[in-house]
Amino acid sequence: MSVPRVLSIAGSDPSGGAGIQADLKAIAANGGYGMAVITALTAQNTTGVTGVHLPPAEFVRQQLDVVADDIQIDAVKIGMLAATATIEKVAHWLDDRRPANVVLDPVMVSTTGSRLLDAGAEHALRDLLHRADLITPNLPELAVLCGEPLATIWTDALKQGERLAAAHGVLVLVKGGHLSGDRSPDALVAPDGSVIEFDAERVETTATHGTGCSLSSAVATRYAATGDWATAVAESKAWLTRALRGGEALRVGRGQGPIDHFAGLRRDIPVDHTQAWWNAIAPVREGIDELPFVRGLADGSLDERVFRHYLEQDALYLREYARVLAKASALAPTRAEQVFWASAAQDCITGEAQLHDAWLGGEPDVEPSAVNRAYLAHLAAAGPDYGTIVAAALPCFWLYLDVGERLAEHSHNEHPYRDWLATYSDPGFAQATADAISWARIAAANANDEQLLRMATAFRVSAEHELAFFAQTP
Ligand SMILES: Nc1ncnc2c1ncn2[C@@H]1O[C@H](COP(=O)(O)OP(=O)(O)OP(=O)(O)O)[C@@H](O)[C@H]1O
Ligand SMILES: Cc1ncc(COP(=O)(O)O)c(N)n1
Repeated sequence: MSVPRVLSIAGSDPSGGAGIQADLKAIAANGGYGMAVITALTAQNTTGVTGVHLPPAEFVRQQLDVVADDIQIDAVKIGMLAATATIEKVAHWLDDRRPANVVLDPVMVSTTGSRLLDAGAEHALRDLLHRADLITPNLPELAVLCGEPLATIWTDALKQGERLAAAHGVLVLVKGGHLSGDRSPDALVAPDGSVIEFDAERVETTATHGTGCSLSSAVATRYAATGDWATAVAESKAWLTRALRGGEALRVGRGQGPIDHFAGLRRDIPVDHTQAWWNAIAPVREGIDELPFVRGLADGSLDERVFRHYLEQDALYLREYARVLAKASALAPTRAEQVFWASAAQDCITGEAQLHDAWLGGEPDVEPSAVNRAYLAHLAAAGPDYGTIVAAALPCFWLYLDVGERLAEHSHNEHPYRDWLATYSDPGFAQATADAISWARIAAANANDEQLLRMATAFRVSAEHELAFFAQTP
């Protein structure tokens, strides 16, 4: 069989961590096609459940039938059933349709302590157990189903599992998530008393919301694919441990967050490295905003001599910066990039000429400052690959536009530097900056770890040189 078609019969968790939402993610993450019949709507988030709303039990049956009439079901996972009437409808449906590979997670109470099963419905749930192939109670649920006190050590939990398996003629997955210690073992216990244990490290995390829902869905999916319970549990547990490790990084909610069902896929999903580089230079950006030069340019109080010095150095800089852009063009992997960087290089040379003609009154007779030389040396040394040159060149676009857009807001008819401020907010330059960022983003997405590190460093160091450049005085 290629893709197992797995039906989850469970409640909805709008925060996406448990219930139907977790089931569909777990089924997909484990290679299945997920379907969902909703038994209950909960109003919940990572901190708790504030309400439960049940559709009529007859409507649950209607959903079950309409799916089964049309689609081959390769496995069923049953979660929150909430009330006796719903449990009975599901029991009748199982008897009528006899779907294969039924995994029942006897959900009673949420991690956050809210009841997800009516107090009077435990008897009906017990009556459902023998209709499943595998049941997956956590330790409190195991104790309730056995009518015994909560097991606090693993050997007691296994004994309860044996009694429950024998009493109902069903395979039981005893789960150690609620124990303490540095391991989180699970065990498959059969009605004949045989036990297969699965050891796993306990992940130190607050993100455990929905682990039971997700595990039972994963096991149903992997069992449909492999036909072997031990393999299905071993594979699902390995997947779950990875998902637990990735949970906190999702930063979902203020309470017990969800696991990351797709933690294993994240590497294959393109990440915007340029945004991470930009975020990392926040202190540089704040530093630029606070410079007397930038403040003086904003309110018009800047000494003309300082402004002239900046323009002279900028002209010298642009001349050399154009060569760096030309180098990016020479190494560009696509024609579009080759054209983009060549055209940007040309714009720099034109820009330099304009500085002379319009602002400086001819060729200035000045030497590049030490700050200028240091920045240009960094740019000239960037490489050897295209991506690193692009990353080094990027802050000049991005920071200039960023500062410029804020400076332009200060402009007014009487502002002594208004013509200069207008150049900052030129739409053509904004477009060129957006293009440069997106080429850098693509280069980063194609880079290996070593190149990525070089790119990030080249970007950061250029940004620091930009700060020093704005900070120089005559
Ligand atoms: N911190 C953890 N580290 C590793 N595995 C864990 C951890 N917590 C739970 N597990 C595993 O998660 C699965 C679910 O176990 P648990 O006993 O927590 O069930 P549950 O209470 O039904 O889950 P939940 O109520 O959180 O949805 C088991 O395989 C268990 O071993
Ligand atoms: C709809 C629904 N189903 C099941 C659970 C149990 O999951 P957990 O024990 O992780 O809260 C839940 N919270 N919500």
